[in-house]
Amino acid sequence: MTRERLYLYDTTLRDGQQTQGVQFSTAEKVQIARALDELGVDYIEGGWPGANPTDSEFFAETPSTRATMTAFGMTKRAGRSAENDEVLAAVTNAGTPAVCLVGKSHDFHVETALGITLDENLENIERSIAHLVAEGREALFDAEHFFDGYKANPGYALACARAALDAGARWVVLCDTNGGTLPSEVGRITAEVIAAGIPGDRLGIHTHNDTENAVANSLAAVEAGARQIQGTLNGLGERCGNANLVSLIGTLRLKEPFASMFELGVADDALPRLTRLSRLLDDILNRVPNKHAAYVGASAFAHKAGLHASAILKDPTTYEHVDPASVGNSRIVPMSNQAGQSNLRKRLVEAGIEVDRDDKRLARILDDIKDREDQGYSYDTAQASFELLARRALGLLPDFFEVKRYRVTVERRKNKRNRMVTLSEAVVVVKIGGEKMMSVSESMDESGNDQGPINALATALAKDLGPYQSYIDDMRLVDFKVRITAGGTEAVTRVIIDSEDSAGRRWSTVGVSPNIVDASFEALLDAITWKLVRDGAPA
Ligand SMILES: CC(=O)SCCNC(=O)CCNC(=O)[C@H](O)C(C)(C)COP(=O)(O)OP(=O)(O)OC[C@H]1O[C@@H](n2cnc3c(N)ncnc32)[C@H](O)[C@@H]1OP(=O)(O)O
Ligand SMILES: CC(=O)C(=O)O
Repeated sequence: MTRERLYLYDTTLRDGQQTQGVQFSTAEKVQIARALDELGVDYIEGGWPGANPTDSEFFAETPSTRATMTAFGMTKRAGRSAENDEVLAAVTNAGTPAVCLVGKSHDFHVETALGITLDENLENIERSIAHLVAEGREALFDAEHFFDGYKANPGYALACARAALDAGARWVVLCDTNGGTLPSEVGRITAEVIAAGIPGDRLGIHTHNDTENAVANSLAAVEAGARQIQGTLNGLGERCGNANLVSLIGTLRLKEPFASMFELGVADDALPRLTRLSRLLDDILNRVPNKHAAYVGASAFAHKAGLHASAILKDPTTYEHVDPASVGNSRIVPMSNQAGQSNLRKRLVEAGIEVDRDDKRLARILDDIKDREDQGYSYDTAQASFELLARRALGLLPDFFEVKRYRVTVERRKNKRNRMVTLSEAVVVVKIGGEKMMSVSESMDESGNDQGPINALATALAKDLGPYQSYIDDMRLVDFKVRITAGGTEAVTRVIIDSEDSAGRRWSTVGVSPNIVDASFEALLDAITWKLVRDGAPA
């Protein structure tokens, strides 16, 4: 069976930039465009030239891409020609091979938002698209509010789509601009548009996630016959976001009927880049990746429950809808109070520890984990602390050093310029091989600002560990999360610390105490100990 071509149109750099709190720099836009191009999307909408300096700068130095670089703008305004509309001119002057213009297709918006007649709007659409075609550009028309418009006045919404098509638009894109349309309606309306004479291979779909249905709506339109999907990486976009192209690509490549029906620009060997691409965007945005994101989240293939882990060990397809490696993700079998011995043995093997199936210590470790989780610990994220707990129980944890005492002080005082400042200071005393060593540290960044007591404690602990210092010099604390949680009957503080080293390893440790300093110290100590174990430091 020959597969039909389905086109992917990425609008991360335009609609994605309409996300509250997102503002890409030009360099970041270039980086994202290159990554999208490597993935194999067909169109990259780079932004709106002339709307802001970043977008104008991006189009002044557009990276050369295999994907069709597209500039976005709006149809000309009434009362002037397309040639004389300066907003449209700024868009066409970007010189991109394709241009996508948004225009109204809902009579209410024409009369209320634009304040012009329905005929004037049709003329604006027709003249603007004809102008692009005359300039030799591939023209796309984003029919704004199409679904709401179609429900209110189907004849007018269709007339707008036809005006664009007749003027030479390659694509008419049906937009669910307010994101309130449900999949059954999107499917029905798309089918009716096709039945009214607009061919499916000229129709695109652009959805928003206001009812958490943007991906489902895109798939419904494709099932009804549309052949272009617009979306963004990780579902960025105005308000609740756009259709998530990352999830859509996973589904279109791996799920039936889509996988057999359609050919995409995303090749087989590009699919495993999906997870990395999703994380790249989070890195650029300085966001913590969504662990629960479909296909690419760190928990997308995490098997926490004992029954699941037991079956996964026999055959991963028992609890996985696709192979995690197919999208560049990996399987995790976390330890927690939901775990059984199967999870435990799997985790131990991953840590390089072989234990017989009938080793009595396995049950003790499991009980210990369940007890400690009851006290407030959480081992499904803090895998490094879990490994240390297991090693201790199995007699596989060397005594590297002993902490004799530590102290943290926080002082608020006037500095030499008579300004009130805060100063955190920590003292840590450890005993290594019979020798006591004391480290003192203040917590200040390069500008002299206090970084807080936990930072002071971490710096003091890692300042002088004698023979172990060279093992921990490349360690960095990269994330610190504090949660008040229930420990037995009392509220306690749980601290989770993420650490990283120059080898690119990242590991999480946990500490629990009614006192945040003690909880933090416990997690810090585990972080250092895990590094010493993994790097084979001598006891
Ligand atoms: C559904 C979407 O997401 S479409 C994309 C929306 N994206 C953006 O708006 C981000 C970029 N936009 C901008 O930077 C600015 O809005 C600009 C530079 C484009 C225009 O700025 P301004 O000239 O100051 O206009 P402003 O933003 O206040 O209002 C938009 C104007 O365009 C008109 N307009 C809106 N849509 C259209 C359209 N499809 N065709 C023609 N005119 C339109 C409006 O009626 C309004 O004109 P008015 O002030 O005479 O009533
Ligand atoms: C064009 C667009 O972004 C919308 O209608 O949502």
